[in-house]
Formats: sequence, structure tokens, C-alpha cells
Amino acid sequence: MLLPKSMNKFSRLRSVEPRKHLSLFSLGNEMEGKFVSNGGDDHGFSRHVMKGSGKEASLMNSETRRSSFKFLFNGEPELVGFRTHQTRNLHYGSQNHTTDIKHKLLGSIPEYVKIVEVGPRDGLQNEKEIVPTAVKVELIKMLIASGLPVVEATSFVSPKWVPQLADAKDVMSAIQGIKHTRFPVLTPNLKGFEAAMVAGAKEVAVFAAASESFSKSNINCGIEDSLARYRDVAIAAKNNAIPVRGYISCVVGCPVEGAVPPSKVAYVAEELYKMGCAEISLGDTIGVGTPGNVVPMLEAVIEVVPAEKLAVHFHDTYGQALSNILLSLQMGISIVDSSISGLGGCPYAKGATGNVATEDVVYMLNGLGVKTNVDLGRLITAGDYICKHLGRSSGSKAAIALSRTLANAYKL
Ligand SMILES: CC(C)(COP(=O)([O-])OP(=O)([O-])OC[C@H]1O[C@@H](n2cnc3c(N)ncnc32)[C@H](O)[C@@H]1OP(=O)([O-])[O-])[C@@H](O)C(=O)NCCC(=O)NCCSC(=O)C[C@@](C)(O)CC(=O)[O-]
Repeated sequence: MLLPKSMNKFSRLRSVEPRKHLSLFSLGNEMEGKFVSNGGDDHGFSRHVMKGSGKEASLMNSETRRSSFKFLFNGEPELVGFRTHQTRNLHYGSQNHTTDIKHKLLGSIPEYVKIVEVGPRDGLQNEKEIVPTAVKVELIKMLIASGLPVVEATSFVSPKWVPQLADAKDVMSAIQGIKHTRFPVLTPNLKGFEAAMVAGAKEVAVFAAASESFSKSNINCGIEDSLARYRDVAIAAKNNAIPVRGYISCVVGCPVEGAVPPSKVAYVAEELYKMGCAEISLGDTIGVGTPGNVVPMLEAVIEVVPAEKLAVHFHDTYGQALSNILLSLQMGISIVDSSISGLGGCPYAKGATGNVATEDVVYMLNGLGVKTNVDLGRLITAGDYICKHLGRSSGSKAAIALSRTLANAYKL
């Protein structure tokens, strides 16, 4: 048997940190399975049987007689994910080899990145089949359980334009009272803002574009008209002590107009900043950005809005999102939007795939040693939940690879 690389890592995790828990979900109803770990049998690894009852089982190391890992089950027949309290140790990056070159390349990246999870809104808004409110609420709760600090919950937009989010009020009602997580909602105008306030929203987001054509197709008005509407929303929000996030779509490319000049993005960013947006999220709506066009765009925006007020929001249509995120971090940005399992796509940007997957972002940040306070295993479980509901496989490479690695290791 070729041992998956990650098992070496798990084994190291055990020997270095014997009390850290590695928890596995859904290995089977019998609550029994095999675990392969460093310890020496014919492959240089020993097999342990784990047993347990209810929803938990512990693995006993036959040599040390110590319980090294704790496993959790959710009663379903197949392996869907795992949880660890030490997810950073699941990564292959060197942690103790800080070299000059590493410092030169990665020295400027922040120690902590705030992840803004947009799956329940951006991820679902494009789904044709209406997702039941209860499923949306369960997804939000699972995302919260992973430690995400901000979960964009829904939009107060016209239900004729985005039928999927017509239950915004009910979603908000179901998550009222949940503390320690922020739930911004999209509001395209005062009508949306007022409805959001009635529903108990504590934060809102307005969404402009750097492309005139996209603005018209997305919100039925041009850039200047949208900014005028958003000034009204910003004033109302200020009067209610509600923070406003400002989005800009099409920051590098538009499905109709093609390449978008950085100066246009900087103009809209400055206007949003001047009207009081506490954070401005730069959206590569159709995922055409590469480091080649993202750097000049960010340079232009950072001239007019401080980097600490900026977030990046990359769609992964061409597989460029992670490289764009890395360079955004190198340029001083520390807020990253992402969507669970890479769900999403904008209804008014044909062909655009989902946002970068949250699991992939967390995996990369863990590898870089950047703190997020997000538990990757729980995130994978949340992704599995919504993907099963939607009847599709995850758009996260990290989620697929980690689930497969563990499934292979546990030859049940
Ligand atoms: C902006 C509007 C409303 C203008 O839509 P409109 O048709 O121009 O608006 P209107 O003022 O003429 O009103 C038409 C009807 O909509 C109602 N209405 C008006 N406002 C609201 C509201 N807030 N909530 C509920 N209903 C509303 C209004 O009451 C009226 O109802 P009727 O009399 O016909 O029954 C419409 O275009 C709309 O809802 N657009 C939303 C589009 C959207 O949600 N797009 C996706 C989000 S943006 C995005 O995904 C990009 C982002 C943020 O992720 C970043 C990136 O990746 O780039």
C-alpha cells in the first residue's frame, strides 16, 4: 500500500502533539474502523482498530496505551471529512525553515486574514432550483461552527430579479440571536435597506460596478445612478449605526466591455469610500484576473483607499484565484471573500463560475502559517452538506483531495 503523504503528517502530528485530536466523520454506522499510523508493521506503519459508541470513538495506540485521536461520526455510511484542532499541522509546507528568500517573498503577508464567506448569498443566488430556507439556515450554522467570522447571509433585492433569495426575511429571522458572527446582507437601494433593518440585519453591503454595461444589467442603472442610490443607503446606515460594505464588480474585466481600466475601479472605490463604506470588496466577477492585471488594478485602488479597508473577491473561472489572492496579501490586503465549495456565479455574468472555494483559501493560508481561526475539517463538512443537497461534487480541490486521502487511508 502506498501510504498517502498526509498520513506521515498525521503521524508526526501524533508524536509531536499526542493530545491533539483528529476527528473523522462518517466512517460507518458500526463505529469501528482501521487507522494507519506510524509505528511499524510490514509497511512501516501499524494499524489500529478504533472503537466507540454513540457519535464518538477513540483510537488507542497499542504501544503507548494512550488515546491519540478522537473520531466523530455523524451516522452516515461514508467518509465525508475530518476535523482537527490543529489543522495547520495537516499541511506540507515547511514551518521551521524561514529563509531569506521566504522572508523576501512572503514576509509582507499578514499574520491574520479575515475570511468573508459569501456562499449562502453569492454561492446560492444563481441556483435555479429553490434551496429550502431550512437548508440555507443549516448551511449558515455549519459555516459558523467552522469559525468563520463573517457569513454573508442573503440579499434584500427584488425577488423578480433573484428568486432564489426571496426568503431573505426568513433566513434572517432564523439566525437572529447568533452571537460572534457577522451577517452582512446585500441591499441595492433604500427599499432593500429598510427591509433588511426590519429583518434585523446589523450590516449591509451595496454593490456597484466598474463597468457601465454590467451595472445596467445587474441593477438596472448606470454607475453614477447607482452611486447616488448608495449615498442614500450610506446616509440611512450611518443614522442607524450600521456598517456598510461596498462591492465593486468587474474590477479587471466585464463580460460585455472586456478589459476594465484600473482608473475606473479606483474612481468607484474612492466614491464608495468617501460615502462611508467601511470596507470595499474588489470583485473579479468573471474570474479573468491574473497577477498581470490584478497588480495594476490594486495599485490604482490602494492610491485612493487604504489597503486595510480593501477585500478581494475572486471568481475562479480560469483557475487564477489563489495566485491573485496571494499577491493581494503581498500587497497588504488581509480580507478575502470566498464561497464554500466554490459555489456561485453571478446571474448577470454568463459563464462566470463560482467564487474561489473557502476550503482552498483556508488550505493555502494554513500552509502559509496565516491565522484564520477557521477549522478546515468543519468547513469540508459544511461543503459536503450543501453539495449533497445540490447534487453536485465540490468545487474545492482541497476538500476533494483531503476527503479522498482519508478515505484511502481508512480501508473500511
Ligand atoms: C436593484 C433592483 C431592485 C432594481 O430593479 P428595478 O426593476 O430597476 O427597480 P424598480 O425600482 O423599478 O422596482 C421594480 C420592482 O422591484 C421592487 N424592488 C425594488 N427594490 C427592491 C428591493 N430592494 N427588494 C425587493 N423588491 C424591490 C419594486 O418594489 C418593484 O416591485 P413591483 O412594483 O414591480 O412589484 C434590481 O435590479 C435588483 O434587485 N437587482 C439585484 C441584482 C442582484 O442581486 N445581483 C447579484 C448580486 S451582485 C453580485 O453578485 C456581484 C458581487 C457582489 O458578488 C461581486 C462580484 O462578484 O462582482
